Amino acid sequence: MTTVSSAGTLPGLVVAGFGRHCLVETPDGQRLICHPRGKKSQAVVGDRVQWLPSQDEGTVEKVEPRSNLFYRQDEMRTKSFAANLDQVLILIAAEPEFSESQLTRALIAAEAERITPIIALNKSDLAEPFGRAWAKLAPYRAMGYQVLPLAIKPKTDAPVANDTQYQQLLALLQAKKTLVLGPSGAGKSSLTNLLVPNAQVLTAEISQALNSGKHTTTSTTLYWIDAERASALIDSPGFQEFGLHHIDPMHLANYMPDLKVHAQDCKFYNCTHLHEPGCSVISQVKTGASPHEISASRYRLYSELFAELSQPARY
Ligand SMILES: Nc1nc2c(ncn2[C@@H]2O[C@H](COP(=O)(O)OP(=O)(O)OP(=O)(O)O)[C@@H](O)[C@H]2O)c(=O)[nH]1
Ligand SMILES: [Zn+2]
Repeated sequence: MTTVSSAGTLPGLVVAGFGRHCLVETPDGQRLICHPRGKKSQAVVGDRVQWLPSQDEGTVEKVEPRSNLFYRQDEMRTKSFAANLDQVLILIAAEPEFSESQLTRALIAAEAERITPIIALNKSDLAEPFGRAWAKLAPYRAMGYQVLPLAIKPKTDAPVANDTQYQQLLALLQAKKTLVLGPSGAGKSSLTNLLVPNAQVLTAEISQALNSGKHTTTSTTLYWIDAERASALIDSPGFQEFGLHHIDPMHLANYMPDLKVHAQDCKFYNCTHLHEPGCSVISQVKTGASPHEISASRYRLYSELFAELSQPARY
């Protein structure tokens, strides 16, 4: 039996994932379906891989080391969203009302992998609910997150101040790989269609290629938003039930910037910020005394998550 030398492999980028199989894009822009070689070479969207041609398809021989891997983990399984990301755009909207718990979970997952999160609040044309949602995000702006108002597909014909907002969004996405996450109805497909006019064609092409085989439907897709293939949008489902089981509860406060600034002043170095005397976090929960106070809802989310992550695994 001959051992295939790694010298014969070709470089590629994973641009779509479906089950254990993926779509690989070559440096000249060709796309082909690749299958994993054994269990070890499990590639996800954003991965740089080395592959070998086999008929009109390919085999992933090697996944290059990743700079990061954005994932969620619940009791049953781990689900990878994408690898080698520059940032995560969390798209929420004035309507339907967003869940602060989901938002916080996504932010913590990004912080844990050192990926910059950006929050975009869509539907700024809906003045009243937008005002409410914008106010609800005040603590997030105060803790340093960028919160971008957007009107991706405004209902009214009345002019909305979305032109500069849109330009701002484009500037943020420039030369970056951005994973877009958001609850259903926030405007994720509207955003993809706006930035990638041929997104539906691409999706149809992928489905067609898959239907000829016996693969499952695609879950995560990378779309280039510029001709140079430098800026990419990665669309992924799975914002609901954002499990954080991979995170040590003792590290949780580190991934919440509003708690983190105070955690270093606690009396005990291993303070859980739940009940200890001399806890700086507890003393800053909505005191009204400091611009850096911690909102009551954020602290509640912290204590709930701490309890959730402290539970022994049930298998
Ligand atoms: N008023 C208003 N409606 C918008 C805006 N952007 C998107 N919508 C509407 O919001 C609804 C949901 O938008 P989608 O793009 O389908 O949302 P999605 O996040 O992809 O939702 P799923 O397909 O359920 O995942 C649609 O009816 C859009 O027309 C906006 O800026 N303002
Ligand atoms: Zn403390």
